[in-house]
Amino acid sequence: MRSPKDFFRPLAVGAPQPVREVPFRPSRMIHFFDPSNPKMAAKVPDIAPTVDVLLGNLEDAVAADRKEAARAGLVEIAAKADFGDTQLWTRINSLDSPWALDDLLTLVGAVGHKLDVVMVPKVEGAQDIHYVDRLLAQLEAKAGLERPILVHAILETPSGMANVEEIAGASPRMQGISLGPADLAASRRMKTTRVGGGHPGYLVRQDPSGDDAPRATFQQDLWHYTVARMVDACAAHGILPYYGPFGDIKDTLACEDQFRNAFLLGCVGAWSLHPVQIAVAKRVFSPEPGEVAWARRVMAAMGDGTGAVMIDGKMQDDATFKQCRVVAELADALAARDPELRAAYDAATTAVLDQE
Ligand SMILES: CC(=O)SCCNC(=O)CCNC(=O)[C@H](O)C(C)(C)COP(=O)(O)OP(=O)(O)OC[C@H]1O[C@@H](n2cnc3c(N)ncnc32)[C@H](O)[C@@H]1OP(=O)(O)O
Ligand SMILES: CC(=O)C(=O)O
Ligand SMILES: [Mg+2]
Repeated sequence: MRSPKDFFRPLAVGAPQPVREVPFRPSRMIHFFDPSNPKMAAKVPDIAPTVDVLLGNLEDAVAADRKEAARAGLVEIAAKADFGDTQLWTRINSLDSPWALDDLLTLVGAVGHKLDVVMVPKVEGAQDIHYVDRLLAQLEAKAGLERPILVHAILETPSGMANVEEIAGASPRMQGISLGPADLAASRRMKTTRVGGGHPGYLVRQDPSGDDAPRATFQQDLWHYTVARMVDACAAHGILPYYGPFGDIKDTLACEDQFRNAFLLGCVGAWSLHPVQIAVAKRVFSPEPGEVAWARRVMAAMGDGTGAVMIDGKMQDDATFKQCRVVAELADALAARDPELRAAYDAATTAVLDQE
């Protein structure tokens, strides 16, 4: 472990200064595409302005014989395009694969100045982040980059789960963590073949009432513990938690429910694997206008945020002021990027304040 005094020191001579705080940039949806797939690559210019993050995927879902084409495709796309406010991320291959080293060497050297975040799959512990951290510093120095590339870990191994806190705090580069429900299910030997989402067999049943009346069952959230633990680890280290993928592309309703559970628990975004999931993530991870108006109203009524007041029969105090600030600050950050959302938030706020 590095001494706290050295934590923010660059890990290579000439590498950029690490960030002191993870910049909060909207990342409601991390949109995955395979840069070796010509149809998907052709859609990138149209999709880019509609998403917060565009991610060129090099790992799973890219066939082994397309790995090099995907890497080269991403270099070409990143070099040509100007994505404006949309962030560009990549998911490299896992560190034990034959491709991960070349992924980093090629991408940072060729288009490191365009890359915001490198997503690292199958992270087992802080040692994986330390390895990527030092290598990135060397490559950034070599490429003359002026800002550091941040690192995002996927939580998809039992060791990763056991070490999630140390992973979250392993480097000032750590930007966030996503749940990887497919690999995590496989490596935990969970008996679900779904990519995220619930399962009808994971339920609780109503108590018997003494007669033969049917007993209602209630499906439970298979991912609750994992997501909650990930959120705590991220919040404790000032980095951002994300729900990962939802594989049932056609079931946008269940996708929305799963994303909303994650949003309510503290996640800031989720992955979109298909264009239909972009609007779902946008809707879920943008607070509702009524909620934003309420948060702003409470904050206005609370002044300096101390004391206790009653609003519409509900007690408000220092803690609820902070809850409202979370919602209001998120709304402001999203509104700065999204004029439609800004108009909806402002209209709802005006309507609420006019009623007073
Ligand atoms: C467990 C994990 O690791 S999850 C992360 C890894 N997985 C991924 O990244 C998967 C990414 N998504 C995909 O590969 C695809 O969306 C699939 C395989 C799920 C479905 O693909 P298709 O069967 O082609 O879906 P569909 O026919 O509905 O696609 C409609 C159009 O959208 C395009 N499209 C589909 N997904 C995407 C995408 N993610 N980005 C851009 N365009 C896309 C298709 O190429 C197709 O184009 P066309 O109209 O020119 O033919
Ligand atoms: C997200 C991912 O990689 C997984 O679920 O395995
Ligand atoms: Mg995976």
